[in-house]
Amino acid sequence: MEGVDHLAHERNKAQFDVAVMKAVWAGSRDAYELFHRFSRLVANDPEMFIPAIKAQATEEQQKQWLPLANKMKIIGSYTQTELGHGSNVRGLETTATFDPKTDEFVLNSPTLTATKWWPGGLGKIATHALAHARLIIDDKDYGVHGFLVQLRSLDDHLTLPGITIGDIGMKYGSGAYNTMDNGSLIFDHVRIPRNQMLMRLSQVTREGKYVPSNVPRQLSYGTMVYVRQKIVFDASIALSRAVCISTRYSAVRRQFGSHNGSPETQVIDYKTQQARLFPLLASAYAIRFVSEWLNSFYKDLLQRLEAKDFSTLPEAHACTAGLKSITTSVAADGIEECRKLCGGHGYLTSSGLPELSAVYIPACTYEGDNVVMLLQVARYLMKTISQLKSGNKPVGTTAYLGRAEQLMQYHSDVLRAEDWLKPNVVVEAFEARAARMSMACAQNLSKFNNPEDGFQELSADLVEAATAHCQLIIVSKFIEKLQQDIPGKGVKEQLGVLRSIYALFLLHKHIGDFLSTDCITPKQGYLANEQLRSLYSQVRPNAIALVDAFNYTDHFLSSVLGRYDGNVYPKLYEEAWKDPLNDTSIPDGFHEYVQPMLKQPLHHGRL
Ligand SMILES: CCCCC/C=C\C/C=C\C/C=C\C=C\C(=O)SCCNC(=O)CCNC(=O)[C@H](O)C(C)(C)COP(=O)(O)OP(=O)(O)OC[C@H]1O[C@@H](n2cnc3c(N)ncnc32)[C@H](O)[C@@H]1OP(=O)(O)O
Ligand SMILES: Cc1cc2nc3c(=O)[nH]c(=O)nc-3n(C[C@H](O)[C@H](O)[C@H](O)COP(=O)(O)OP(=O)(O)OC[C@H]3O[C@@H](n4cnc5c(N)ncnc54)[C@H](O)[C@@H]3O)c2cc1C
Repeated sequence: MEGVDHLAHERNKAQFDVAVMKAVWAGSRDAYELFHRFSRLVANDPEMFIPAIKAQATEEQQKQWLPLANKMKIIGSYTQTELGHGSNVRGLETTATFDPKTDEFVLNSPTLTATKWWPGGLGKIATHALAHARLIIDDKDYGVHGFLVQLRSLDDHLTLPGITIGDIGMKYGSGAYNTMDNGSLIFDHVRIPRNQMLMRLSQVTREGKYVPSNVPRQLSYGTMVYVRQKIVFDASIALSRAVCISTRYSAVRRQFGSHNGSPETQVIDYKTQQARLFPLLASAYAIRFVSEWLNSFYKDLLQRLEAKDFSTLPEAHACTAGLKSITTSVAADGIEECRKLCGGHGYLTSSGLPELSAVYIPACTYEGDNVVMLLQVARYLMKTISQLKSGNKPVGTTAYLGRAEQLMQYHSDVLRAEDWLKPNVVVEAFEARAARMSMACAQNLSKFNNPEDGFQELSADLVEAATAHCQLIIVSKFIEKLQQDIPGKGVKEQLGVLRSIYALFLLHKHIGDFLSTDCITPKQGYLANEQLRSLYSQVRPNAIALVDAFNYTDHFLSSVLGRYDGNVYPKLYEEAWKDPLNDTSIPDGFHEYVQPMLKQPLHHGRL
């Protein structure tokens, strides 16, 4: 019935101040809507083209180009990936050859695989590209640099001479990512003035002399680092949207369990449903908190870079790459699990989940393939361990590796299930697991004469060690978040339950790591699972309130299953009836194709 809150009985169970918990999620909806609304209109303008100009252009170049981009006088595309190379940026083939006679760069796509491929907005709408190309001077290759190239006339939007542009075609499913014109671009000896090479980091003089960067060359990757930390925030929103839908629907849906005419059981009360749903609820909160930490760490990096302090750049790269990888994988898999948690109706477009999944899952690929990103983390961990011998004391997110010797002797002293509720007990177990996995990789690497060969051979183990390291970061930041003052009746307690669910769910899921590294005993692993089940019972009465705290409107969720009022069945039916297929009783083509078959005479009882 309209106007009735079918979930009121659930909301009345809340044991904490929902209004305060909403503060945790403040800003989610508008940031997400802004990005996804805006970026569908104009490439990745707010996310990549403008940040890249800020990161790689001189002050003078910024003065020239940023006002145009900010006022939408030009529409830019971050044009890096090619048909043949995406992950391997140093393998890009597009060339930018300096012509001293005319003081220009000539951009060219020497091979088919040099075709720019995927850049958002490139296909139809972008007027300019921030094109990444190999800088060539006097036949010498100086590697990949950024160049601003006009692609289309600002008068009639037609492509300029030497520029061949197209859209790369439909993408995964009918998802909303098809509103993004990811494009292809071939340069055929396109000339641009020398001052359109972004020269903040390195320069080319009028005489054609290359002036290398006096800062780490990786700063040219800065836009990717910037977006990766934003993607972690994005992951918390995408996952929380799916969890909100599936939690509300799980409280509405009843199936089996009726006795003597009693209502059937709410599926949210099945332990299997809780064991699948509540870790995702906890993960949404965990990713939210680690994204807050990562954003503050990134802002600190920017301040340091301003002061030419590059000390935290390697850690910032490892954290943004690793957390981007872990959180997008959790969110993408979690959205799919939320679809399954809603049974058949989760597969309806009106559930909002197929669309959310189709739009979200490329996050595991763009801005750095998730495995390639974890290998970057592994590289950083192995380097950190290799420097221990020289007395280098790791700090920050690798500080625990400075206690590797001690952690190698660690054994959990958990005796009772409730011991797993102690933050220090959890952190020690996660630190020991991560340290032992990394140390084991380092030990095995040392057996190889060629470290690169070893790295390749052990890359699957290295990815697992990197995963353990990143999960330790997320668990630690959740714990640190709760060490802050958090107002509101019951809020901190509820977040404590979610923190324990997040950590113990990971421990249970990766129990093989904890046992094979001898950090815990099978009995202690059993006790962790016992405690997990008890935690699910504690979170159950607060589940609806915890997803209400996301503060998503029905419009934002665009899901019949996730409606605030839980009035699902009438709305499911109403929504289905909007489908054009239901405009007529007899389907198109019936008379031409089906009816003749039905009218065919039977021959000896057979058609
Ligand atoms: C609500 C808000 C919404 C937020 C937004 C959400 C989503 C929307 C955003 C985007 C989606 C739409 C568009 C997508 C755009 C794109 O995908 S743009 C293209 C992205 N492409 C990539 O990410 C490519 C990935 N590849 C790389 O980054 C590099 O090729 C790679 C790092 C893998 C290798 O680089 P390479 O130069 O070969 O380095 P090495 O592996 O040899 O390492 C050398 C040393 O450099 C260090 N290093 C590498 N990268 C960085 C870095 N970025 N910063 C700092 N340092 C770096 C590396 O650790 C090595 O150091 P040591 O020598 O070991 O000390
Ligand atoms: C929706 C979407 C939007 C995008 N938007 C843009 C954009 O605006 N601008 C832009 O420039 N690009 C964009 N991209 C491209 C994107 O950045 C690349 O696709 C991404 O970086 C992955 O690179 P790749 O395609 O070369 O994957 P590959 O690296 O070819 O991955 C293929 C497989 O190889 C594996 N692999 C690769 N290297 C290694 C290794 N060293 N060790 C182990 N395994 C490895 C990967 O793990 C993966 O399993 C977009 C992509 C998508 C899907």
